[in-house]
Amino acid sequence: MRQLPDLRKLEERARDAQRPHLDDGLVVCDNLVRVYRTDEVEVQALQGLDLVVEEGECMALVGASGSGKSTLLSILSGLDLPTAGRARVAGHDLLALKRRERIGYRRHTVGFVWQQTGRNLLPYLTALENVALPMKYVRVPRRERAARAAELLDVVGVAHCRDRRPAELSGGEQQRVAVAVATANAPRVLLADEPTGELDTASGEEVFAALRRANEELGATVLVVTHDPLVSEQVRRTVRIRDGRTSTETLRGPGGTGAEEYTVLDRAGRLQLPQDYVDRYGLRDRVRLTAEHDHVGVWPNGKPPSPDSEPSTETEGDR
Ligand SMILES: Nc1ncnc2c1ncn2[C@@H]1O[C@H](COP(=O)(O)OP(=O)(O)OP(=O)(O)O)[C@@H](O)[C@H]1O
Repeated sequence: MRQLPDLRKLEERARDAQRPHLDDGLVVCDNLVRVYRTDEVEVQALQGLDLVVEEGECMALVGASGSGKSTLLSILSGLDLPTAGRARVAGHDLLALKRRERIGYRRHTVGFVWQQTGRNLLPYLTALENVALPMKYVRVPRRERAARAAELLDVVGVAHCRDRRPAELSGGEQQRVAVAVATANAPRVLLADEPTGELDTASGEEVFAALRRANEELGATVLVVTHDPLVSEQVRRTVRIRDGRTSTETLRGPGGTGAEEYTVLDRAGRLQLPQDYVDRYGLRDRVRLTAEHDHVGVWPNGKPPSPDSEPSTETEGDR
């Protein structure tokens, strides 16, 4: 006899069908929420974050300390689970992965580079052995492993380091080896959390160049969390996270030219006004919106809109 889906499954299906389809991106975060609860406190690290990253992008995520960047990366890397919302990477629903699928996802689909050089490499293995190790987990034949590892070290510019252990490498060399390790199993997405954070400018540039090559030559879509302007000013798109949500996006032309800043508008019509506008115009609690013929005006509470603007509804601010 055919088994019918239970009511809960049907409800889920109905809810899914009502959502607009956002799955055009390789990485899609939709209203992502992550709440950390400890005995006394509750921290809302992500508060309804939306983000779409197209396949082939090399983009930066920036934001003040505590804004939620590492939380987002932990979720995308499959290490952590969101409290609510949706996160899809290369067709994998990160909220629905079973234990085995999660292991497979972490081995094949994503690669990561952490800020602390010591977290990326095993100290008792040479650079070549470190790069070959992830391939062993997915059963690539030994000879192929060594050949591919050597090739990857060459791509990231540290072929000369192949037989050295991490302690015999500079911080920048270690991070470039880490990029090779992260790309060993040809992941669709490469995540890097402050990869140049502990390096001087010249080494930082070399590590960023390695990430760029992973993007351009190995076809990985790259997301870098960074405080380093060297990185954020050279990628085409930089997304700023504020209070657990994407707030602004800066788009640049080739070689980092002609930066234009946009404010992110989510599907519900919410946006975060830049803090300096809020301060400069004394915007608090609620604002008045006016529909002009080609733009929307935002007025502080109590200030009369100009006579030629059409009045609009008063809106709750600070949502
Ligand atoms: N395991 C945890 N338990 C409780 N709170 C946490 C945990 N991890 C992060 N947080 C809190 O969540 C918020 C976001 O932290 P997150 O590390 O994602 O920020 P961030 O933008 O990466 O900061 P930074 O730039 O300093 O690394 C912070 O308030 C942080 O204290």
